[in-house]
Amino acid sequence: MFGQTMLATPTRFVALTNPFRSSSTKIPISVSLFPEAFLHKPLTRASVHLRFVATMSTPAAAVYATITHVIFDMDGLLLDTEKFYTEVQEKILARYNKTFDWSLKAKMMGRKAIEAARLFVDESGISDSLSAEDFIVERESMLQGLFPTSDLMPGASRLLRHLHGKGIPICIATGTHTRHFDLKTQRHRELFSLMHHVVRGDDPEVKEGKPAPDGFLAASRRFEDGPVDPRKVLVFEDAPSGVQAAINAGMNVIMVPDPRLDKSYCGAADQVLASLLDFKPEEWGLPSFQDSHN
Ligand SMILES: O=P(O)(O)OC[C@@H](O)CO
Ligand SMILES: [Mg+2]
Repeated sequence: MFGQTMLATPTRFVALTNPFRSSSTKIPISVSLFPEAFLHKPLTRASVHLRFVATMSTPAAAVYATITHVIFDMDGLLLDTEKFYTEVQEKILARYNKTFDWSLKAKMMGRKAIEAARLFVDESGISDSLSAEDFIVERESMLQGLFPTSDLMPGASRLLRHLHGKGIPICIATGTHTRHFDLKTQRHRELFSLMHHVVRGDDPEVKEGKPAPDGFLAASRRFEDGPVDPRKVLVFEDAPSGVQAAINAGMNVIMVPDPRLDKSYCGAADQVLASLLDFKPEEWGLPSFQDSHN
């Protein structure tokens, strides 16, 4: 989604319409060419990718979309908690001499507990021995001791503090139930207090869990100036179901997947990052970091 890119020159403005604009492909274009060189050259794909320094301090144009609000997923994205689910599910399946693999994990991630549980017992072929409800009870008892030890994912604190410090409204939309949310975040209360609001999996407005858009739409409505135009919202997610939920909500979405997740699950997102540390806010029209993390 590209708009007009205005290039300021000492004498006049050059209005540059992105000639490659098309609804089907999003080509990251950061155009900053010397006005003189630019004005005497036909605009080709190669010239558009040439870098030049504008003679005035023109801020780098957003190359994806211009974002005003950010919604964060939590498990696996802000908190390193997906490993707890994996550890516990592997232990339960081992009792049935079965192994827990990433193709099943990819389907379960991000979903409401009961929906993930049904997938787990059905696809593992143990539903005759263990009901989805009993699996949840057993899993929860094993997770109780792990959740309070949850660590932040790399770059989570830096990004949240940066956006909050720049006055960008941020919130969370998670599939996690309230009772688990409190356990998982108990070591990070101050950081999570920067959120304008939190939508949890047991929220009354969340009729269906991810990949349904309910959580992200509810989150968008609760901002001061909500509901926010979904085209101006950026979602950060780690799970295929969460990415699809953001797309279903009409929002922009960056995926930060576990490296063990097969790449075939990562094609739907607008951008895929290895870590939040690799996020460049200016590519989304947001204030850039002052620190040079890299
Ligand atoms: O929506 P998130 O925060 O990833 O929570 C999902 C969690 O319920 C387990 O996958
Ligand atoms: Mg997640």
